[in-house]
Amino acid sequence: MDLIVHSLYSNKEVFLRELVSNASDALDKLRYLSVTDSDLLKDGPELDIRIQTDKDNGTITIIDTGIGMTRQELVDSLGTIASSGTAKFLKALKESQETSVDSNLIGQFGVGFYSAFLVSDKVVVSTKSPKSDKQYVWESEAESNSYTIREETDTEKLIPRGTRLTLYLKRDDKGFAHPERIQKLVKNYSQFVSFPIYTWQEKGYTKEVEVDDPAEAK
Ligand SMILES: CCNC(=O)[C@H]1O[C@@H](n2cnc3c(N)nc(I)nc32)[C@H](O)[C@@H]1O
Repeated sequence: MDLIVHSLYSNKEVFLRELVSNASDALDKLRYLSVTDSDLLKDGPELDIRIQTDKDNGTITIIDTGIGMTRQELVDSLGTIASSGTAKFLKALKESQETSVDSNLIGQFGVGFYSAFLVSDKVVVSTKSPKSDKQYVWESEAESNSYTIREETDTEKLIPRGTRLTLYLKRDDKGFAHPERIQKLVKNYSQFVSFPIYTWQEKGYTKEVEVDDPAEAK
């Protein structure tokens, strides 16, 4: 994975394009399957991608209302780093005889997910498939080559269907947690995605109304 991640080091900002592309694929899958099984849309008809930035916590969250993954699919798709796409990508990397490859290459092998680790110390994927009644959380830290999977128990994080991916940005990449930066990246790289993409900045609570000491309110 390090080889993959560092081969893209030159153009870190591609991470957003890759993650939005995965979200778009998940929405495509749902849209296609729902043609013959409209039940798949029962938990929510909207097919969209939402990107939330939180500059206070240095995180970016990408939420899609796509098909989502069951626990097994989570293990198969994210758990097995040595996926076939990875092997093919590494082979192409070696054949390219260059240290940094054209950043479009990674997307062709379905390993764009790893580009999240270009800018993140930790990646958390919380996902709910219509095929399972539970939501599962896959979590991995950049330094460790391991991951954990558990049930989502935080009720605030429950989604009706799809995948919620949270990037805990590296110290030097906190700049990506600014909405204007994300909006520019979406315009540059993801303008042809066939689903609506919404961005919003997680607001800390701002005190809109200053209330004097309630005792005085009488
Ligand atoms: C090599 C890393 N594996 C992946 O990126 C796979 O994980 C799965 N994946 C990644 N982001 C996803 C996403 N947002 N929704 C769904 I459904 N599956 C996703 C897809 O099967 C990808 O091929």
